[in-house]
Amino acid sequence: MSSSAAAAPPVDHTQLFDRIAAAAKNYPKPADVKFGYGTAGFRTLGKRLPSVIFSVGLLAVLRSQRFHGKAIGVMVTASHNPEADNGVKLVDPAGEMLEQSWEAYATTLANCASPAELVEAYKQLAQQLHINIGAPASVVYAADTRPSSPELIKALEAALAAFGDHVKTNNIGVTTTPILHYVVKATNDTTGEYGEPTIEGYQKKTAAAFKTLIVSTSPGTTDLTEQGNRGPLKPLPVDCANGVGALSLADFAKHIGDLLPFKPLNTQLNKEGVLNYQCGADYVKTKQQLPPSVAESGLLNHPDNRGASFDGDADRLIYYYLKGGKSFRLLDGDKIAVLAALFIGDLVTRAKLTDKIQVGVVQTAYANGSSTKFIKSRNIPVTCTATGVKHLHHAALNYDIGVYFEANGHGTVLFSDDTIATLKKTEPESPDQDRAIKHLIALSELINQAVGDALSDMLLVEVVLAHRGWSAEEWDAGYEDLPNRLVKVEVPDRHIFHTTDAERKLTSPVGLQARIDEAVLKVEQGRSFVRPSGTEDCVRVYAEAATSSAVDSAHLRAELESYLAKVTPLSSPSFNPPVANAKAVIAPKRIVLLGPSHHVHLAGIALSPFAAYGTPLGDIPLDLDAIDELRRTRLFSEMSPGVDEDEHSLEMHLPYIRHIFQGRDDFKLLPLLVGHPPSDKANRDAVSGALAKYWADDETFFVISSDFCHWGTRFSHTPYYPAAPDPPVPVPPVPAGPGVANNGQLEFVRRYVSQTKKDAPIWKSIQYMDHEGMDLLRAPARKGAVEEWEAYLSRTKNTICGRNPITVLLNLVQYVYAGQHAADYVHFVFVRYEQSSRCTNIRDSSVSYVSGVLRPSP
Ligand SMILES: CC(=O)N[C@H]1[C@@H](OP(=O)(O)O)O[C@H](CO)[C@@H](O)[C@@H]1O
Repeated sequence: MSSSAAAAPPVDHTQLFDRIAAAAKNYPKPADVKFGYGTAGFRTLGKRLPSVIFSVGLLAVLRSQRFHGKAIGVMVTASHNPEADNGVKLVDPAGEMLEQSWEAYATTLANCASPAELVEAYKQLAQQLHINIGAPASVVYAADTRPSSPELIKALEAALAAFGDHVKTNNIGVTTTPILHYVVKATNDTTGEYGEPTIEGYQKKTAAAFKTLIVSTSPGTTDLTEQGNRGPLKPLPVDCANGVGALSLADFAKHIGDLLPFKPLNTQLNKEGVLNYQCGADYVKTKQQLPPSVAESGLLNHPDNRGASFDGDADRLIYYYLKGGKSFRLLDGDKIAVLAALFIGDLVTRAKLTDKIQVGVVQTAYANGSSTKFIKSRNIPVTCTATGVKHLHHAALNYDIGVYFEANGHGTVLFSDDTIATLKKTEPESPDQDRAIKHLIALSELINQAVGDALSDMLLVEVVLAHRGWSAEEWDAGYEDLPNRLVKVEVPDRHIFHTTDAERKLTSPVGLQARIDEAVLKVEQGRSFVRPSGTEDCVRVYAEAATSSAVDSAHLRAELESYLAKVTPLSSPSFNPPVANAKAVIAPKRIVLLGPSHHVHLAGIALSPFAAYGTPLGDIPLDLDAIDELRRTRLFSEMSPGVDEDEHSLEMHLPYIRHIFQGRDDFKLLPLLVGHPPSDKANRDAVSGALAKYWADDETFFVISSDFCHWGTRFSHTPYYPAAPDPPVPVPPVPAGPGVANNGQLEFVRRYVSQTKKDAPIWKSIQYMDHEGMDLLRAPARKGAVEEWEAYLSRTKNTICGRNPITVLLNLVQYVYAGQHAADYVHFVFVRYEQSSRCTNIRDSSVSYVSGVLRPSP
């Protein structure tokens, strides 16, 4: 669809504003959502996005006017995200990502709460940027295959339609992100040399370049003058992530015949829920395994075979193979960058142009240290930039030929205009030099010059393998990745994490970097960094080291530091590491750790058979004297080594304990595995009496291990309060509410049956039930506390794993304080309450988590 901008009448601004406001009414902004244009544009649930897309339409017009009517691209996609998500990105005239300073404008427009506010913000922006809103503009747009895309395209078109004829539009339909970038660049290319500005133009250009680089050896052809340059190539299985890449691959295949036979996998575009599901580049990279569908196809079983995965919009590419036909080997963005840079470097040498053309590689901090070392050892310069393709892209422009790839497989190779001119005007003095120059020119045409492109990157890889005569294993042989770990840590506010040095060092929270450095120094070839994500509400913790156990240790420390950072008032300018606080307040010599028995039926409490527990951060010695002392009372049983090893309720705490008391070798652990507490008072008192000695000791600290409610049919536990109010004493982050605890008035349904609109959502019912239990623990020394707790457990059957250790603690507190004046001062302070997800229907499940501190003095 396109319309001409010719002879556009002068625009009446008032009418334009009215039209925008009228159209915007159909796309109200969802309340309580704050949108942000991040590294990958806007990205969230597709159903939340219509208003955002509408505002992006307005911005695209302004951006085009800013460039005197050059075409601006709008791509509707959420790339590798799940199918329910969607997103939108703007593409600048040269086919690049939107310039960073405009991201804030996109965010401002997207967050306008009403049509009037939107028009006002739009007006102000145009004024501030001195843009004539009546000037002609041009917008090219496309979407991937997500079910929410057609609705979003309608919202975009509604915004563009408000401008009438002076905005030229070009909907290129359902296609990949890199093809949209290509079309934008080609549309704005006044020389006409870049290629036709259509999907077909892209395919033709790419296929022609590929054919130049791979000479067919079809019958009768004997021209094998190129070293290793042989076609047809071995069939290539391509996992299309059930996304739009399947379309462009099928299209491309038609242009190259049998030169490279593809075996497309995961090509279902009309089936619900399959996009990026258990397939695609992101799946392979993060899981480090074949997609199940690729494994089942058996196509990789031969050691010489290789496979490739695209992501949902085909801008990322990952390769892999099975070493010896068995063990999975990943060939990620780092491996692709190395392959491409070395090959192009060799071509530049053969073209005798090393004094004129510098090849360089651009990576992010996530590039494996081995790849960086390997590239540098080949005298190729390497630049490290912040995460996000736009940063890599701009840094790559500083080289004559800039190879950039993120480890996740997003990247390309940029040839500068001067380089192309140099190649075209160099007079070759030998056939080899001639071929090298021709191949470099063909590569510049094969590789998408606008953005990372799974299809053209895949062809680049195939060209290099063919020219080198390499199998995937030979490609892989260059260097071995250092073992590494990458995890997300959710924090209340990721914006307080600030970095420097291409995101490799934290400047705040103050003190955190020093602790990470300290951890890294202890391991060989260690490297670790923490940075806030630009696309998700989390910080990412990365570590690598010479061995897996060393990387576990470095990673765990960095991860624990980041976790701990979130429980401290980080916003305060003088951030005190919580660990330091913990040491200052408590310096116990003994930790008594009580955890529930998950795997064996146990009467009473069992003792450990071990002398120490190992953690990746160091060993924790057990308090053998105390264990012996308790053993002699004959009130305790024994854990077998297998039971002790299997029990995660104790194990989960060990790295934290070791970390908090790092550098301290003068403390010991007394682990106690708790089964059913004795039911008769005499026995309970006897156990409490045995433990009371440690309770009384100022240098002993008790830790009780437990989670809270496990709700869902998979736990056979679906209690429900249809009328659940807010908890009377809510624990953060539950917001304080007006609710009144009055259990008597609540209708308690043993099992969840159904929910009407008026009923409380399930998660709220769980929240209330958990808080009821927590309320009973707040004053554990009061008369009747144990009985009320047990009655609560028996009434609600709340699936609190650590209910028995909590009962042991209550018994102990009763034993020590009952009837004493000090009992008034013993109280639990709950610091945090969370649910793993918010259940709203019977198919959902969640686990609740509660943390609290028992203070035994005023
Ligand atoms: C570790 C990682 O993979 N980070 C990804 C991710 O960015 P974050 O800022 O880390 O959320 O999404 C970006 C956009 O897709 C991509 O460019 C980047 O590589």
